[in-house]
Amino acid sequence: MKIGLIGLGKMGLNLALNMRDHGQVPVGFDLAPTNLKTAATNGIATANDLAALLDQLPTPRTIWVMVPAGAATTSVINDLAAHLTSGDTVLDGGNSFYKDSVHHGAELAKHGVHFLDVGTSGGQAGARHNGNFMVGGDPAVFKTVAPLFQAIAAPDGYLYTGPVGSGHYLKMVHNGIEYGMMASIGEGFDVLQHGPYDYDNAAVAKVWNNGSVIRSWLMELAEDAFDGDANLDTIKGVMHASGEGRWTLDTALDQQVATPVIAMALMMRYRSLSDDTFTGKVVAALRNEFGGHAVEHE
Ligand SMILES: O=C(CO)[C@H](O)[C@H](O)COP(=O)(O)O
Repeated sequence: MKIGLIGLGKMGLNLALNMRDHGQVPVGFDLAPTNLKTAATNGIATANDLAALLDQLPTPRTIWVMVPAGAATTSVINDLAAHLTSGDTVLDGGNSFYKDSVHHGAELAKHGVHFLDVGTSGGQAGARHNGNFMVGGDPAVFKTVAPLFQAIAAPDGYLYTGPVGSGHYLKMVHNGIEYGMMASIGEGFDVLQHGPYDYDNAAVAKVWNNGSVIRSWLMELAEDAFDGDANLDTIKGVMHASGEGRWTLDTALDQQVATPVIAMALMMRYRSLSDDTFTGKVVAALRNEFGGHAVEHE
């Protein structure tokens, strides 16, 4: 099918190439001229603005939005709401908060435009080959685009998840799990690093990837990272966060569901952003006050 693709960054370009390689016809648009140029160099048809993109699509039109979650996605959806007509379909493949997706779906519905919220997993590699997609929305609308997912997903790598919001809700929880799994892998290697034995991290990740209980894509990625930098000496342990872990935790707290692993993983990310903490200063000062215990000075 011919599909408009808004956002030709790290994920969007790979998705366009994946679509093209599997019999689909993407036409891309991006606000950044360099992204447009890179897409064109890679043989993807492009449009210089939204109107030109929509002109190139047969009606009813199908448009996949692949831009950063939050303000950027909302801005694109609002533009689309103003330009699309009844019967068109918008898919949001970004990491949008599911309540935003419910709102986007309702706004587009006012114009008769269908909306599917598509949780997209597998990183840049998955966007390029064998993607993973969790799709919420009207089941009849999903059916019309199911061949697209069949074409670009891994075998059994897409799922219709229920009404609008359910795709991104599922992706949010997926990312919460991702936080916990990565934190656990990181902590395990930290204990090895500080232990009495001189392990080769890449060799450990490799052996764990071959038959062990904890073999996984994340462990394969750890193997790749250690292969390139045996003790990760060239990078700092600063762990940024885009928001999905926090949304999972906020949601769990609302539901009074205990998710200590995800909570701690999120807090460790925040902790990693500071070299020192006021908490630490206060505890050190209190130990000093009551017990005369040593404090360290700047
Ligand atoms: O969706 C993803 C992987 O599944 C993204 O890479 C995600 O944005 C990473 O989140 P964070 O920056 O919070 O680690």
